[in-house]
Amino acid sequence: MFDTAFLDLPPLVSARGTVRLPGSKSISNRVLLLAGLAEGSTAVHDLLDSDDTRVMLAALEQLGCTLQRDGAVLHVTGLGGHLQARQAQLFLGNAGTAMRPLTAALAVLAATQGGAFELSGVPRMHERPIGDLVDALRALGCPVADLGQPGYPPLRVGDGAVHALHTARPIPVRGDVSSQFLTALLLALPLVSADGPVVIEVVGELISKPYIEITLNLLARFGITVQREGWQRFTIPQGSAYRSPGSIHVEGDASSASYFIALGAIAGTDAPVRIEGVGLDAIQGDIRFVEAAQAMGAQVSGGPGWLEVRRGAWPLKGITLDCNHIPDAAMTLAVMALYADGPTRLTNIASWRVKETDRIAAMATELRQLGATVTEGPDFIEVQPLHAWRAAHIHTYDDHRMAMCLSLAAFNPLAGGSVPVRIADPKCVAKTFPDYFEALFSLVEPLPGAVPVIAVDGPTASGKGTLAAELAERLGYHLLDSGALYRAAALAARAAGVALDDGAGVAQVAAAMALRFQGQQVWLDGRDISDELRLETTGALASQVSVHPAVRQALHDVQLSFARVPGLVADGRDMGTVVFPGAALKVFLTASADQRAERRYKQLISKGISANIDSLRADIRARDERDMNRSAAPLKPAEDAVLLDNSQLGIEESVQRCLGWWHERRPFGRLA
Ligand SMILES: Nc1ncnc2c1ncn2[C@@H]1O[C@H](COP(=O)(O)OP(=O)(O)OP(=O)(O)O)[C@@H](O)[C@H]1O
Ligand SMILES: Nc1ccn([C@H]2C[C@H](O)[C@@H](COP(=O)(O)O)O2)c(=O)n1
Repeated sequence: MFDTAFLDLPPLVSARGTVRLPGSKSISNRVLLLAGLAEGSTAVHDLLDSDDTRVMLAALEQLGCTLQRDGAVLHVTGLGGHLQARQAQLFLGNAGTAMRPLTAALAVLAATQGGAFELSGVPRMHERPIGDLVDALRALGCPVADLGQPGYPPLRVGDGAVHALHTARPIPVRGDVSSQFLTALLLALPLVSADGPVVIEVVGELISKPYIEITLNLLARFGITVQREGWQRFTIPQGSAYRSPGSIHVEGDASSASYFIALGAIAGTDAPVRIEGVGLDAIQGDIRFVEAAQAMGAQVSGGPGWLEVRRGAWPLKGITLDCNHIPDAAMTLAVMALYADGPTRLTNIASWRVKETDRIAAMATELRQLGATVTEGPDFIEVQPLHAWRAAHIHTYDDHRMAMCLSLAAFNPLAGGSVPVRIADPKCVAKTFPDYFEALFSLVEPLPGAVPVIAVDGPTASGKGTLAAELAERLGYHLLDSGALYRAAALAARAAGVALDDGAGVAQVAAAMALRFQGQQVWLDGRDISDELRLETTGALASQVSVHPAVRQALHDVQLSFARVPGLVADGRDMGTVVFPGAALKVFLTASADQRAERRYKQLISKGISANIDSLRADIRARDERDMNRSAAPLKPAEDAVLLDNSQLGIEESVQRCLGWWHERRPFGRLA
């Protein structure tokens, strides 16, 4: 997951390959609650690991369910309908799929068995309506207290006493704000069906019906067959009881599939994008996004558990679509609309306004940032195709779908643009798809030359490695420690018995090295050389082999291969002058030889390695001398490098200076 303040996507031009989707959020949290209420143990396979499922799991544990992990399988031992904890304070983040069903289930359990539970979330959760569900629970006879603004979480359900519930008469619930209220009642009311059938009557037009289909489907898997009369009346048979199916598999997330279906439709030009984990047999309503994408021109094939998508019509075709049946996935259509031949109008999407954010307003605002013309109304959005793209800093409103949808704007070179896209707070995708950006990057190709590179060059012990690693961390970029390649080449040559002054021999060894990097660890031909690599003596050997043009040539392409989406920070001696002459920012980092010797001394001592400051100073001077005066790619600032003498600067100050220069060079305008 990219835990950075923002993530810059370079302009992208094509996509191909396979993505395996994480489990569906809707299914995961329903399955968890059902398994938590059922008697016995349920083995849950392919459960989504995300913010929303984590809050549900934490709540189940607080309520007394036993959770045991066995590799990718989670075993949930349920309550069998009997409260173990009589009181708890449950924090449910921004997970509507946890807040609504747990409110209903705990309200009926607390009322019938005696208990009191408080349910709260993040501030946005406290702005998301739950009043219609609360009204239905109160009509049933459950005590529910507003702990904040009436009609919104936080809530307290139950008052510790036992209450008789009015299950003999139909329980009304509104269906036109969120289908989760009906889902919540359907999941909870089997708990109170012992004395007779329980009837739920939907008031108003039910929205998002496919989500109710998922609920009914999963209830059936847990032994409860709800009788349905149209979409207005649902009857839970008398004596319904949750029976664990023993084992259950969570389908891949069909809403998450929408980003990769769109990816194939936009950028799957010479090969398809293959999606695994969800297929045409999916029980999730958002699988019908496939039809919408086809209407816009996508070529889709599929089977059980898989889809393949490639570009069909181009530009895409503008459409007008009632999106009530695919409320979440429909957001993706709004970004596909930028690549269409005419306007796209998405209607019947009023529910967008009460999701993680007001998604109609947020989508309109951010598409306009890109330069698009957008019209919005209470329950629709209309987007015009975009030709004059602007580099935009996309705000994501703590809404995972905003981040994932808007990432598709990075394909603007396919529609006349060539601008990067900045996604603010990329970690918001953790709600449903923590590795979304990693998955996206594994499939895409950038516009040639568009991967941004920051080059950090300078003499030994100036702090290049420290600075480069910090910059890479904060920008979410890859990191190239080019010195490590020269160090490894020197070690490989020595191990092979090749003299360090034999340029051709060392080059041959360097070209054949099998190097593997993982965090701080480095393996050379299967041998862990991490510690040996960092020795001062190894640095001196590296300095010797690096004078040979043939060695530098042998390592050239390896270094270039580090420049991958989303970007690279490279440190060394010739990053800005030779390897990445087109780097967007070149920093030449220096500090006085005395300072550097002192830093190196402290560095070695802190690692428990004995050192002598005078000999370190002499070594540093010798290394500077050799690195600066060799004929091949000598150490010197590139003409367009920014000089940074950090003799009197701390690490953070150096990082901030470089980030400041970086922001000046990026086309996004303001910093926040
Ligand atoms: N601005 C700074 N102020 C104080 N100490 C620093 C600063 N920058 C780096 N250091 C410290 O100096 C030491 C050397 O830094 P680092 O290893 O990053 O240098 P380097 O230039 O990459 O060296 P080499 O080229 O030998 O790999 C580290 O212990 C690091 O924490
Ligand atoms: N781009 C580079 C990187 C390193 N070298 C040589 C010269 C250095 O003295 C030696 C070790 O580098 P370090 O790990 O200390 O950064 O490798 C080079 O010539 N070009």
